[in-house]
Amino acid sequence: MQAQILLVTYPAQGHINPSLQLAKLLTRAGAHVTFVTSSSASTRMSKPPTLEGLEFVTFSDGYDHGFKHGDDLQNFMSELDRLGSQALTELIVARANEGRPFTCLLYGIIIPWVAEVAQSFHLPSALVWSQAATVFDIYYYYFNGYGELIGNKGNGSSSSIELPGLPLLSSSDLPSFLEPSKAIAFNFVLKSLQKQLEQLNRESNPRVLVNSFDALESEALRALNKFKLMGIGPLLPLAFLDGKDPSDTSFGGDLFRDSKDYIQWLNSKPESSVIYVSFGSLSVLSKQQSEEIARGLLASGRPFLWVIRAKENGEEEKEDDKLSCVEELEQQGMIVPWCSQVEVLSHPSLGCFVSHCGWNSTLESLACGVPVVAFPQWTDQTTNAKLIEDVWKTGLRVMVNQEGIVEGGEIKKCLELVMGCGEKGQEVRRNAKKWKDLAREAVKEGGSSDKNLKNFVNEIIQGY
Ligand SMILES: O=c1ccn([C@@H]2O[C@H](COP(=O)(O)OP(=O)(O)O[C@H]3O[C@H](CO)[C@@H](O)[C@H](O)[C@H]3O)[C@@H](O)[C@H]2O)c(=O)[nH]1
Repeated sequence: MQAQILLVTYPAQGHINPSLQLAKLLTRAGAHVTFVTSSSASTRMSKPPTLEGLEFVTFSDGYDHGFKHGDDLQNFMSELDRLGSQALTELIVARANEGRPFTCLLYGIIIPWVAEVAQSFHLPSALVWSQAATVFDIYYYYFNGYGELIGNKGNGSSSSIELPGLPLLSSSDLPSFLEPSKAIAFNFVLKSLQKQLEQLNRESNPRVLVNSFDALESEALRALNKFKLMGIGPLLPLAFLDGKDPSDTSFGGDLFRDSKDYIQWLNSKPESSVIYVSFGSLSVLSKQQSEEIARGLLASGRPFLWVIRAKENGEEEKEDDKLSCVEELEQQGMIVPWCSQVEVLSHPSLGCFVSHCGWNSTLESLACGVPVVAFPQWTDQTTNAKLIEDVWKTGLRVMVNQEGIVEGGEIKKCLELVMGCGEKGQEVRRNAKKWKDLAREAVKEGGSSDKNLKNFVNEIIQGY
């Protein structure tokens, strides 16, 4: 019997990319996948993903022209909940009427309404956790007995916090939503995470598919007895992992178009010489911070490829937004509005990734063996930066000044340490190579992630 899987994803690139890759692997394992997300994501895609065995369905979330920086996130999420629940219910009923009922529902982070719909139809479901297992555990501990302890650290206490199965954490390593000052503004996000954990708690056999792999987070994946966390990652196009399928070169649903001039530019640079700078698909840096990055890059004297996303959804580009030293920057490096990041990270000219440490970027840097200058902004990125610097030792984290800005001199210093010939540079390059090999091991036939995913599909087919 063919498994009919319904996969529902929050409409942001950091969630859509790994979910599309998961959908691809599930179809390869013989399942049929209906991939559902909302219009605010699909309107920004250059084209909807096409793949045999995959059906791509969207519903209107009320933001059909796209969600833009500055829109009310809380209102967006409640509309997503209301309209999404309706659309999903109709889809499940329609499929049952057609004689092709869904056998399992997979859902991503911060969309707890999906599990509610699944429960109302008694459909087996599993959570697809598209962040680190370590971050899952921290949230679990926060809502289950360690809230006060973690909350106090979030207040800036200097002592370390010890949580079972996790490395020692300081206040700046915790997901930023747990900082009391942010916990108020992002209370609705925390509430929705809490709801998802409670839903899982109520299930007799709660399953969580994690975009990570056993060797990378062995203790964090096993830290909680209550849940079965299965490492099934890194979820990256296969051409960049084991070369087994050279045709699988993109996630398939890129939200932005890009011209490929930068690949030609990278081709002209010496091996391991280029700095790649990107802050993912959501973060918007202040003008002051961007100027400091520009100063640091120029002072490094090295070539760089810097992604500065263009304004979206009709927002105007102001004269004030322009960097003061564009000409100098363009002589030394290249600025692009978007690129195929996995292609860039696997290019031999790459020497270092200045990254906001979104989980996908973190995994992509590990899988491509590229050392990192960790420049976290918010949410889970602070925890990912800690793992990069202290646990996997593949990079260095920048220090912010008292105004919360990372100065150009600090950026130059970190770049020198990571790319230079000193002990630190050698250490991070050695470790980057080690994790690249282990990531490939995990996804190859018979590797830990490959086995975990195949076992999961078999369980669905047998009806768990
Ligand atoms: O020019 C670019 C820049 C990014 N990407 C891709 O976009 C994705 C970005 O994902 P991620 O690095 O996780 O960053 P965000 O888009 O910021 O992701 C959000 O979602 C992630 C998963 O929940 C969280 O870990 C992050 O903190 C959160 O900001 C990655 O697959 C990149 O390869 C490109 O292809 N081209």
